[in-house]
Amino acid sequence: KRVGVLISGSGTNLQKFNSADTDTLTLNHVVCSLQYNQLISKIVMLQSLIDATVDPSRGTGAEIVLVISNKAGVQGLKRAENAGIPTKVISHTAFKSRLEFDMAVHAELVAAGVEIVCLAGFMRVLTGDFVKLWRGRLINIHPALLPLFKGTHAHRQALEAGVRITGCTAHFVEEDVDAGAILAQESVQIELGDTEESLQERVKLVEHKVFPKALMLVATGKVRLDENGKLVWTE
Ligand SMILES: Nc1nc2ccc(CNc3ccc(C(=O)NCCCC(=O)O)cc3)cc2c(=O)[nH]1
Ligand SMILES: N[C@@H]1O[C@H](COP(=O)(O)O)[C@@H](O)[C@H]1O
Repeated sequence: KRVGVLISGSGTNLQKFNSADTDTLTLNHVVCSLQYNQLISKIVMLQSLIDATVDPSRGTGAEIVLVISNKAGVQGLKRAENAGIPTKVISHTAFKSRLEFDMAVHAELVAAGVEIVCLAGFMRVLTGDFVKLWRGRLINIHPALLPLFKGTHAHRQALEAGVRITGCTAHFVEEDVDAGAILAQESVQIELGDTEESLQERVKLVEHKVFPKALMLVATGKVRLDENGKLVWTE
């Protein structure tokens, strides 16, 4: 399946989808500084990502063919370029309405033959018209255990609520923000003294497992969305 990824920022989720060899290089570079057990877990995680997305024999067939950012000069665009993935910047400030911006994004996705759209740190709320065009083929990763802590600043909400466990959620995108059917979740322990930054870093490691897993479920047709917005498992 041809996949398009919408980003607004660093794009670590994008990176882990495609896990280009830059990751392997990073791993080699990092080897000298990591404790042995951390090294093993990094290799395991990296290996599972490479297997999940790059290895064609796994029949996953999800290939990222286009990355669109609504902001220029963000790290995510460099990651895509390093991985040889075509990129586009479509600035929302260049359009008179939210709908016109969304339709410009839609046109580029269609032109690239995209079949599944992933939101990876994309920070613009999409119109119902766009969602209608991509419903069932549009997924997002949220840095909390939905339905808890919807919207922006999920980590801040979790820390302020004093919960001891948080996590991340991959879900189908519906017009109602962060309310679509849940594809995959994984929990993350909140440690004493955690800040938004330390928590975000720990949750992102898990996002990089959960999002490729959710993408594979949709790309292989194991899961689909029914007309009532409910998940249907086809196995
Ligand atoms: N319709 C629909 N669209 C989305 C767009 C992005 C994300 C990613 N997570 C996001 C969740 C919330 C926001 C948000 O409230 N941002 C502040 C307003 C920014 C703006 O002016 O647009 C952005 C992204 C999820 C959704 C979704 O669940 N449904
Ligand atoms: N949607 C949320 O926005 C952040 C983007 O991170 P990155 O993928 O740009 O590094 C991630 O925490 C993701 O859950």
